Amino acid sequence: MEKKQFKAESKRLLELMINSIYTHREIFLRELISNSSDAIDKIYYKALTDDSLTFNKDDYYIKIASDKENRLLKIYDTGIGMTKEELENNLGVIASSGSLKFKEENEIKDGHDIIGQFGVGFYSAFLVADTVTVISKAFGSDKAYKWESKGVDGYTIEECEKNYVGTEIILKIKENTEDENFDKYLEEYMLRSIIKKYSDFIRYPIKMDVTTKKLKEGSKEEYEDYIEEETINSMVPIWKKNKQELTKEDYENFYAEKHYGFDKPIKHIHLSVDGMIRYNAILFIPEKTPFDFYTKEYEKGLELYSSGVMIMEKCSDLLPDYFGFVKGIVDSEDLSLNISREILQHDRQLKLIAKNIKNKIKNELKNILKNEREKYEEFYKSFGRQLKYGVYSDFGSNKEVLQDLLMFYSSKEKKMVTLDEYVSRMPEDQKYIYYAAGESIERIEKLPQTELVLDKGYEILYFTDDIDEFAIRMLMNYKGKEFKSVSSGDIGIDIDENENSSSVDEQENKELFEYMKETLSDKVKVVRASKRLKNHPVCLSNEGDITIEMEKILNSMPNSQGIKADKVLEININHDVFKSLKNAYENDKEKFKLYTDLLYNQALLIEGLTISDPVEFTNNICKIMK
Ligand SMILES: Nc1ncnc2c1ncn2[C@@H]1O[C@H](COP(=O)(O)OP(=O)(O)OP(=O)(O)O)[C@@H](O)[C@H]1O
Repeated sequence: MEKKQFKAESKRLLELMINSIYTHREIFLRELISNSSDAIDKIYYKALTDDSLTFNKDDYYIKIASDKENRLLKIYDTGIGMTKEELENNLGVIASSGSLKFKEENEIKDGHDIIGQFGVGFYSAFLVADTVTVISKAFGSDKAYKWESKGVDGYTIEECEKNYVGTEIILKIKENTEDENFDKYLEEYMLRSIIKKYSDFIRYPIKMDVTTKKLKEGSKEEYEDYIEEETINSMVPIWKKNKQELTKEDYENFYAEKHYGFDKPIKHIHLSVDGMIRYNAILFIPEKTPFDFYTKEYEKGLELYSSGVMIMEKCSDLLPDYFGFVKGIVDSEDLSLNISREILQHDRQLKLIAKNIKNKIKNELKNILKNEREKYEEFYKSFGRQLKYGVYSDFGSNKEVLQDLLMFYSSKEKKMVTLDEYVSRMPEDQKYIYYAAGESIERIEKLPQTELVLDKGYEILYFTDDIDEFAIRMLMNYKGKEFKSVSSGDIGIDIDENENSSSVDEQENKELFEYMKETLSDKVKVVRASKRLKNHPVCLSNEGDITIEMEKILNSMPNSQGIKADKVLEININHDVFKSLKNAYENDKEKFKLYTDLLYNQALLIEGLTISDPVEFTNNICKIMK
């Protein structure tokens, strides 16, 4: 028998193919199954135009059979088959796609979209096989042919016997090597899992003989192996089904089957878009944070299918980081894929889908916030932080999308509120949106700095996440109202009745404060009489952009550069403690220094900052207790 050579370019391409196009060997099965599915589709199209042919769906299937003893893996189909010429043209010339030609010649309707287009997928068989044999009988022909190849060497074609129309691909699976276990491609569990992973939604049944254990006839405890033909794939993907026919449980089951999470999703979004780009998608908003969600290890992304075939397990381009918690799948026939089907060649379509999806998620979250407040608060507990990261990152470019989805705890309502709710009930004379940052709600509630703002009857938002202040800085304002920390030097509240007296006090105590500042040296920028304190003797505030809370966060990060807030030590001159301080200033400078140190350290403790010498601090307390 004459051995034919692959064309020169084809030879090089074949080597390239086998070694570099595909990153996972297991995709060979996806490629061969897709070819079989295409071959059946072609019969389906023939039947549309040929009255003598009726397409009875039950007659069309793909079958996978493994023969471990002889290391053979067979893939049969009852598709259109290939003539001798087609075997030569399609399998003898790499990068020649009979399927693409067929698509061009026939009008493709009904979403029966043929998968093949590059004319290379078939050769992925050599990723796992030494020899590939194809036995095929074409529709309308009475002769069958056998094509065989051991890879780059070339191939042979000869006539052979075959009873039914269709194609049989026989792979002689490679022997194991040190690095690679090829035996697994003959194992039932492996084949099943590859089929499920990539080809679950191929429209035709993919059958396999599976071994199950069954009670022996007449016995109550003895089992025997029993072989049964099973259809492995689910065929119709849930996202192609009619929404009206699906129940909440159907979506929840799909979520569980796909291992999207152990929780139940709080919402699903089922999309069938038929516009500039066609796609189907099912998206889930989970309820609970995956254990690794806020770590580097977490990979965001949606599963991407093209015409029912899985292309990518996690397509990260489909989701912005701030919606990285969303799970689900997207299936589109309109994607331009590259040869390996692994990377998308032109991402224009993908970008369009991503944009669309982003808007859908945003709107759905807004709906939940509006109509199912409790549910939204649950969601926000898990993923609110991610939304705030979204506001902060990319130089705030996504703040418009996200600002209405934010919530903070309110001093007034004692629950989470939105910025819109806050602004809508601001009294007319209130200029700013006030916030207080701290470790927890309980701690913030005790902060002396909140006293004046609360006394004015203004609402304060509590920032307990480390990202909060940073996100708000990016946001700058909401509906024209600026944000203001209750600890900032200028709090923006006019205290008319005390205005004059406090500046008199300031003047009167000028030297005392200067001496305090001297004692504390560069630990504080200035010491002054407080306008905001009512019941507490002392507190810290800041001047400039960096607040004390921000200083804490920045310094807890690796490679922190020791950034410091410009701290102001504020003293309540109406407090009894101040009288003692003044007394000490006039009569006992040593005592005055001791009091200054104690007051400063108290202010640090109130802020949740560490004091540099706790032993000295306790010794100082002991001194005054004596
Ligand atoms: N099981 C089959 N039945 C009938 N024709 C087949 C079969 N397998 C392959 N072919 C023919 O061989 C051609 C080449 O197959 P190959 O898998 O290399 O490329 P493709 O499917 O066209 O494109 P892609 O590289 O995108 O998968 C196909 O276009 C098809 O015409």
